[in-house]
Amino acid sequence: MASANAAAMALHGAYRGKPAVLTIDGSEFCAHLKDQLWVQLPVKLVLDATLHGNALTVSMLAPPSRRMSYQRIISREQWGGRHKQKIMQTLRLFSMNLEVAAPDAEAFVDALLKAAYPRTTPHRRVIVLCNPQSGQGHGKHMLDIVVKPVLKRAGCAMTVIETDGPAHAYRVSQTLKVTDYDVLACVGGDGTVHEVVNGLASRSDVEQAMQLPLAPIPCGSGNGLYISLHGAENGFVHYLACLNVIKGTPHVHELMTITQDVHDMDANAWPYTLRGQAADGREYAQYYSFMSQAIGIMADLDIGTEPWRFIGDLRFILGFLVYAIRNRPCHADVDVLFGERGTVSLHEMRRGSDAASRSKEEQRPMPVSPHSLRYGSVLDPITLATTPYDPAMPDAELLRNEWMRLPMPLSFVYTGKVPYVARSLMAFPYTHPHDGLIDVVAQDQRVTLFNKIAATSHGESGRHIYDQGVHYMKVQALRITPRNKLARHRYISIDGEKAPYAPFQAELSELYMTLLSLDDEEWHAPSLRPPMLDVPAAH
Ligand SMILES: Nc1ncnc2c1ncn2[C@@H]1O[C@H](COP(=O)(O)OP(=O)(O)OP(=O)(O)O)[C@@H](O)[C@H]1O
Repeated sequence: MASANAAAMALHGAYRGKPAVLTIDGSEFCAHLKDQLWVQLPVKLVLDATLHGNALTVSMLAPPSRRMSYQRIISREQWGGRHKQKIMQTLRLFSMNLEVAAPDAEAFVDALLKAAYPRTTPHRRVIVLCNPQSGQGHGKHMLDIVVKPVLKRAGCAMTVIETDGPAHAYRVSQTLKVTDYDVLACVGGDGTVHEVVNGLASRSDVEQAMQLPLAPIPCGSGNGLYISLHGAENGFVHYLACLNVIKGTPHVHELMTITQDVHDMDANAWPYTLRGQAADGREYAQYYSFMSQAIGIMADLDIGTEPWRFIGDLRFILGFLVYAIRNRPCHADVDVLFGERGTVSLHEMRRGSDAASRSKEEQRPMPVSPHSLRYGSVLDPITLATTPYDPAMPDAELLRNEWMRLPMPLSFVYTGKVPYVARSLMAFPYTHPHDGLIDVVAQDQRVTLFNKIAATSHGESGRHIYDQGVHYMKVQALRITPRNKLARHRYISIDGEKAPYAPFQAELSELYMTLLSLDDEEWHAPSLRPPMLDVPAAH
């Protein structure tokens, strides 16, 4: 019989003929079997409760039962303590079936779902786009053994599409009926998310399409977006990623928009359809990037080590070592535009990042002209400031509305909008999902080989930004012009995908994508303790 008071509610029933009691007490769900504690969990791990006549099924994510014990327990102390992340990694799908008295059970199911979904609605309509080949077939495997069973148990209405090759996810996102779904889940790597974002962004109903919440389920080798959302320590916990699809709340994730000469685009490899005209009538292609752009070592290792995918994300560390030892300079002109809010002060950046971990911007109006470019396209001429960028310049001396060239020889330039680009590299520790700025990290080519190699030891913690010869800044736009477009084995990577090795311009777009995350934090901002505050980024 169900008994209710303000804090607790209980339902009595039977499990395989033995008496069982289910309780909801505040934020905790418990099940007792013959007076013994059987299940104890934060109620937010309950996925669904369904009643068919007298048969009640409760589905949840729970730790596996220990050998010699049938108990699945996460106490309040464990959930609130420092081992929470470890516990989360053990979660698996678990369902219990009980015999209950129907009238009491209905009220209990109601209360359980309300407690399990305090901010969202259960039984979401989910379209799953899966790259079955991502992570060398890992995508298909995870789709079948984790994603489908968990979403099914959570009562989600699922439409599953397995992509058959490049651009398939792009085309599906261009044509799907966005009002038919509550979430678009991307099973694959960052490349799949990149296609989806660009498919949605190139639609005529772009304002509505970009409000369809996206959730990554990591099956590639980098998975920067997923790691940035859930923390590196959670690794690639697919059950957690599914929980985000089922219960995550939306937030604004700003995009960067890229322009390249349309003649530089290979239509087969890069089939994106948005086009625009420069002031002199020449045509450019425009597309969006949610994570990063790179040239020099960082792009060479991202694209050049693709044949090493079988070693997982270790390829990024080994690749960096190999390319650092090769020590080839990045032959490109790099021009940045700081705008009103750009900064080179690590102190300012850190403040912004701290604020990001406290404030989650759930929604904002979509721009009226979504693809408009504030700083023109890559085909428009720019006027360079007569004073080049100097790493010793404080914020007050930056020329804010003129393009400044980085004068030093560089080994790489990496720009981005998420902290992690892979588990082993927190490239942009002070990034912020909605600060209207692009983070830029550039490494001086003159740094000693020893220092370059040593940087691999702390890329994971983000401390490379304090290394000698590393310039970290926030800008509103940048232009990168490779000096020799025909150079062999040189790459530009956009969101980890190979882009044409040709000039590109990136600016912070007013268009944003809607991402789901589980906490009130958009991502797990690092608690970096800098050696010194408010020093120029180079030192
Ligand atoms: N069925 C498929 N076969 C081969 N390639 C595909 C298929 N479906 C999609 N692709 C292409 O694979 C590219 C990379 O996909 P994705 O990023 O999802 O996986 P990954 O490359 O293994 O992961 P990561 O980028 O994190 O290393 C996508 O941009 C897409 O063009």
